Amino acid sequence: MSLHLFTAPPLTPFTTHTKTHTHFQSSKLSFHRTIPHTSLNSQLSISETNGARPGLPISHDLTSIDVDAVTETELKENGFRSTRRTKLVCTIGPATCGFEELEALAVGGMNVARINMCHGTREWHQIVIERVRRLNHEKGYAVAIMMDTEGSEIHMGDLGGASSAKAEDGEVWTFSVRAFDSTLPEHTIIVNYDGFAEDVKVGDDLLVDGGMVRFEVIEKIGPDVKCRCTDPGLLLPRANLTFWRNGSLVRERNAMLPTISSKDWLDIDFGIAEGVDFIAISFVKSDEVIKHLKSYIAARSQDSDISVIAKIESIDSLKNLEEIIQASDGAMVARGDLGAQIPLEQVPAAQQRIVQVCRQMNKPVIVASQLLESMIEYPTPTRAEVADVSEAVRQRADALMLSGESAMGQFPDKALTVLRSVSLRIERWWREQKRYEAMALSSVGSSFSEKISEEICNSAAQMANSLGVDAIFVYTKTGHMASLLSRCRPDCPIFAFTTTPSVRRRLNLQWGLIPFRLSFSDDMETNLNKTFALLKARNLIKSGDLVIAVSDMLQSIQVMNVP
Ligand SMILES: Nc1ncnc2c1ncn2[C@@H]1O[C@H](COP(=O)(O)OP(=O)(O)O)[C@@H](O)[C@H]1O
Ligand SMILES: C=C(OP(=O)(O)O)C(=O)O
Ligand SMILES: [K+]
Ligand SMILES: [Mg+2]
Repeated sequence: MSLHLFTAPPLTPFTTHTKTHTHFQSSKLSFHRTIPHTSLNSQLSISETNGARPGLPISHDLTSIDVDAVTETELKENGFRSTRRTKLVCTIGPATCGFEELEALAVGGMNVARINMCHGTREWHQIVIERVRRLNHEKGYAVAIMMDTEGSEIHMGDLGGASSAKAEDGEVWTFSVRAFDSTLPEHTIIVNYDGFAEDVKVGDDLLVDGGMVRFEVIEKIGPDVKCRCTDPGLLLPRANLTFWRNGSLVRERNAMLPTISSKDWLDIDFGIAEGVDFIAISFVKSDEVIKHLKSYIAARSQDSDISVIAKIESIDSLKNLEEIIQASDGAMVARGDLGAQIPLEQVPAAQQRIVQVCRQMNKPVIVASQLLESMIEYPTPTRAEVADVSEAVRQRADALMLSGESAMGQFPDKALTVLRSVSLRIERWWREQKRYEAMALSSVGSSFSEKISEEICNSAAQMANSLGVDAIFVYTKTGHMASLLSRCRPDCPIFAFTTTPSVRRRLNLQWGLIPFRLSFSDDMETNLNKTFALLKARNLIKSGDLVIAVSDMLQSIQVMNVP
């Protein structure tokens, strides 16, 4: 393994280890330089629409490079330095499931579209997936798809078709596990958990959505539980239910329910068949379920290139946090349910801990729920919401997520714009102030070769900061080297070149990575020449830009000015 370290005037890096390729390469280079911009664009659409199954490596035109249309515009307009580092996830629901609405989100910076299997039918979700795919193919985006399982939580039924119901102070409502054939009787809520009536006790507090509405249990009659409303509010279909006794969450038999229900397994089969990029697992309790799911996926999808995201939203998941994150490909701080399971004032500390553990273990982390909750109804966020988003950006989480704001809110695009502009502003402010405390990163690699990759990335990131380079280039087949660089959170953006569209989509969840799809070889010199030519042809870089390049084939660091 060699470590190449050289600063050099334009083009000299290529002369240090050139032999047979020089001639071939320079002829290719001049070929590229004559390609007009428009023909590169048409190559982009050819390479993305060759009909191959999504998620599988497809043979691309060797002379093309694929980059997100929005990223390309941003890079051209604002230069590398001001690209957004924090990634954005949008939950897709009735407000955003149309092709045009999805496109508006992609234009607004959506990196990942999340579908929540708790709502809607598989057919509905399939149409959304298809539309996102079409958007990627036709318009050159690389929006990834995350499928989120329902999990075995206790929740209310569908409110008999109503979009919401108001519970007033003092009203008595019936929570029932009965199946109602026809219309629901007034003030009746169906509960999806059969053990509900047995597990609750008179005097328990029943919390809807972690306390948005509160009831007290006053009487049990067979399968029916009569409750009096003590905190009035709006009941939404399929809202989550928790019950509390003497100030603590009651975890009776429902704690024994499997993390992945039989319905979830069917949804997972659906996700695998559809080739989604991420599967997020709700209410993870231990690492076992994650390991089980990962081997299930590996056995069923040839590439096993679906990443498993552990949602941290229960007391158990906090207890077993390190093991769970170690076993997963990423995590979500699912503050909605977490805030219903632990006292609200403990949520910020839990968030900070989860974000830090993920960074240490090199797993992407998403901060989710209620980031801009008021924007479901209003076109501007509250000051407190902006402060909350800023804090997640300052913690350098990989991604921020919209839930109801994009799924069923009135201002999905405005909410996304707020996430985007707050991210950009806070990132820049902290870079300018040099306020980021250096985080001592412990080693994550197990083999010697992995440790070398890690050291290379740590050094490259440090060099990038002290030399003030414009960008780090990384050539990576699996994406691992790119994630190691992202973990260092360098001051400059990271251009991640990868050969497979599915790896490119998955890198879209990681902090600071700008993923490109590019066919490359084991010869760095050829790769660099090709990349410079292609990027220059699209005005994405210019002569003189200072770049550090690393690769997971050669395990090298090179510093150079773009020729
Ligand atoms: N596929 C869908 N179909 C209908 N409504 C949806 C869908 N996805 C999300 N929603 C709506 O958006 C709200 C917020 O989404 P999310 O946070 O993912 O779910 P939840 O509130 O169940 O945790 C949901 O409560 C629901 O009203
Ligand atoms: C993201 C969350 O999960 P869901 O929206 O599926 O309840 C959450 O609880 O914060
Ligand atoms: K869910
Ligand atoms: Mg949840």
